Amino acid sequence: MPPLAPIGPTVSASADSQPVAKRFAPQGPLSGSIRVPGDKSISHRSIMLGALAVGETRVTGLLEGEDVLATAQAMRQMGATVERQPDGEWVIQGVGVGGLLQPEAPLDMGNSGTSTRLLMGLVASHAIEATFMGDASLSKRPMGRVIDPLSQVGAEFTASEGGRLPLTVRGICPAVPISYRLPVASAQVKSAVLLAGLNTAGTTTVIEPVPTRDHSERMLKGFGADLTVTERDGERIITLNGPAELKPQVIEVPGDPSSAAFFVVAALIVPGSDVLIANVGLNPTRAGLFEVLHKMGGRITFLNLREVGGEPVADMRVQHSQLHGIAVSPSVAPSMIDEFPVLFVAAALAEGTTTTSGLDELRVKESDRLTAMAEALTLAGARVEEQEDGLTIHGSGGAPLPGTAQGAAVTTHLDHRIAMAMAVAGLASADGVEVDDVRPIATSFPNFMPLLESLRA
Ligand SMILES: O=C(O)C1=C[C@@H](OP(=O)(O)O)[C@@H](O)[C@H](O)C1
Ligand SMILES: C=C(OP(=O)(O)O)C(=O)O
Repeated sequence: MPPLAPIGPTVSASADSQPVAKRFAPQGPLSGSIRVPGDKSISHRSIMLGALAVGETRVTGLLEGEDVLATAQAMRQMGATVERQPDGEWVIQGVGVGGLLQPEAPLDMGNSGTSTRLLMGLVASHAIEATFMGDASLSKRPMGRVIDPLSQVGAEFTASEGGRLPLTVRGICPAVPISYRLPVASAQVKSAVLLAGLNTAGTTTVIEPVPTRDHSERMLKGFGADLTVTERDGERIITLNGPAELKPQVIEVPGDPSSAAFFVVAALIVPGSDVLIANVGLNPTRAGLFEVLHKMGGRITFLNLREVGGEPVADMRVQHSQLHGIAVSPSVAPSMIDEFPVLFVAAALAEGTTTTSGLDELRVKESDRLTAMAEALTLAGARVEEQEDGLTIHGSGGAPLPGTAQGAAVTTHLDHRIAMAMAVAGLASADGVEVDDVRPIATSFPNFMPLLESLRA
């Protein structure tokens, strides 16, 4: 990695508002039917690839969370037109691969790691310079994992200490096609390299020892890129021949399984619940949580299996169940990487002990999700032991957790998934759980609270 020089102060995207605390208390069974918002990963990529196609891409079901809106704003700053129609459809006029313009102001990525890392990949192979900044949480997250391969492509970086934001990328054209073996299981790193490959002549190769979510591969092919995926000795080898010419698409974004996860666990742990969640994306690289919950005894039924936007989708019926603890295999981690906070809540209500391991990546998400969840669940009265790479949770056997004492609140550390996971824990507690700040929920799931209320009505 090249030497990294500090460049200016950290900008906090959330600095302009105060934390909003909320107590989540039990209120009887959850029942009814809901539809969760569009998949965050697919929404980001719809905007990015639409902005690189020549012509008009139309997207329905786009997640209108802060993270995706940060991607939309960045693509506008680099020349694309990205507009929401009054009926909720999004229309993107792309500039074509190679056509990104140099942004005049820094790109504010807010809380979004996906926006940052994927856009760094795009900028890397264009002859433009862009500065990326983000909130206090994003500014602590490691960017060296994308700086390394993108430096091999020929881009140059000036980053804050430790390879963090704010940082500036100086892209290069022509860029060098690289072959890169992922040192961490990360769809963001894989996607950054592939996106850099779009405006690079020659073959860009990514070797994935452990498969991660494959939305980039599916969508790049859908947009007409020359991309192939092969498997050899258990590894996935993805090759992209550039430069690519992307054709505009009409995209329907399926519901986000990572958002559905909160309601799935809530229905499983709140006695008497029976909930239908419509239109949930079930891409196998994303559906690990549902497999694990099945093994724990969760009554989850998939109805009306179909395909939406090239992704498997189903409606899910979830009924209250007495869960039992299990040893969660580390091999399932990449397919449920964002779902561990809420799995830990399910485990806290199960009978017996749940063990998890191989979860080092959770320490570099919006917060250190192992420590944050160990502390939050302990404050709510659960029995949790923290290890270097996982948590061990001794379940209550279905008895409500005590909840947080008056005057005590769990700390979310600007992490939407900690806030929502602990909100769910509150529903299965005796006295409720006080969450110190619910603002971060808007990054991925702006209507989480109204949907929750609708199931409690
Ligand atoms: O590519 C993506 O859209 C994402 C990849 C995952 O991150 P990593 O690549 O860091 O595992 C995940 O945690 C994030 O929410 C979205
Ligand atoms: C890790 C997450 O997102 P990102 O990396 O895009 O901030 C998440 O949504 O849980």
